[in-house]
Amino acid sequence: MLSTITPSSQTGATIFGGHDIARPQLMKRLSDSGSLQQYEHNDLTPAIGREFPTIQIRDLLKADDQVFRDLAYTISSRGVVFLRNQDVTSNELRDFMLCLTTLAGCPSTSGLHVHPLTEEGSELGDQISVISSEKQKKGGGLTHQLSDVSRYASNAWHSDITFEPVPSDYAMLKIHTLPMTGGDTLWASGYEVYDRLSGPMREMLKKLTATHDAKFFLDEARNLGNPLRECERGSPLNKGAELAAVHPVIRTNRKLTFLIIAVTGWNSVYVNKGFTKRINGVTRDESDILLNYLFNMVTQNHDAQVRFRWNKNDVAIWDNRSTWHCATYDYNDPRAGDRVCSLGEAPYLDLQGSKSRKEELGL
Ligand SMILES: O=C(O)CCC(=O)C(=O)O
Ligand SMILES: [Fe+2]
Repeated sequence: MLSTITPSSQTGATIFGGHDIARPQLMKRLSDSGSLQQYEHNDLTPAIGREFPTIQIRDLLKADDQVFRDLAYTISSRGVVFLRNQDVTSNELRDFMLCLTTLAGCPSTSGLHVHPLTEEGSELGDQISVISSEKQKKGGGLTHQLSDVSRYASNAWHSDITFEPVPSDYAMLKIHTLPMTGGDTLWASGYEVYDRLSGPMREMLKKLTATHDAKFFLDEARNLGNPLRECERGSPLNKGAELAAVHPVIRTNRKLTFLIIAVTGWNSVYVNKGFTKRINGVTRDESDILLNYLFNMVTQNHDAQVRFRWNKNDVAIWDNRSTWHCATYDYNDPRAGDRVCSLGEAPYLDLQGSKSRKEELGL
């Protein structure tokens, strides 16, 4: 199993003309061979989410490459999958994530992300982000920024690390410490939001890019007393203190290049409330109107969302290219978990080869 993959694949990357970063390695379309059908599973809503109540990550780690590819396809097509009550260490989470992204065809230069706020020499290693209510209270986060007075819980909707030039393909969160009630997480489908746009609106948005920015992490690093991680954060393109990137407003899941075909090949809206500050090439007012409209499409369409109630040691794995998620800060007791985020390709819109999810599935 996974004989071709070792952690050194993160650092031993070859760069062709400096542009391998955006080139996935899979030479054919990922599709589902059906190897996961043997496991109990159920779709949580028509638009998004599948739960596998009995699968253990530790067993999957021994599975062959096709099982990982089927899982990658399932996550990318269903947006998010939930695995219950996992007996798995943080090292196993890391290994699992690396296998998943590599077998799903990520560029050879993409590894696991190092969050700019992760403390150097932290106990669990650079590639695990500790999600913790205690840290949230101290540091800020998307709804706790000191200068932010809005009380909308929906301010926390985001896709992970879109301020990086090479953002995340997949992410995985295990929650091990839970309040008695509360702390649910919501996900929403970017495919579904794209499907709800009119033809003329899609055509306009396809011509636009947006600037994503996480400068607020500079303040947060100061508040936490940790220096910002300016090193390579999992890709040669993700480094320094700029914490800003420009991406297309409509993104195809998995870049198409010479000989390469997509994971799903479906388009998604790729702006998020957490990090997207400006649609480029239009006036400030136009940008505000468009961004507010697109953010409202996420927050006001509860039939494009799934809300997950965690039990201890449950794991969620999602595709950050085509979903948003939102934590719920409605509890006082401690809540904590470990998150691993893998890096995919530089975001790309495939004008010729892409489809909408509903077009492809005939829905
Ligand atoms: O705490 C949560 O429920 C979600 C945190 C989050 O945004 C993440 O793990 O990427
Ligand atoms: Fe997140």
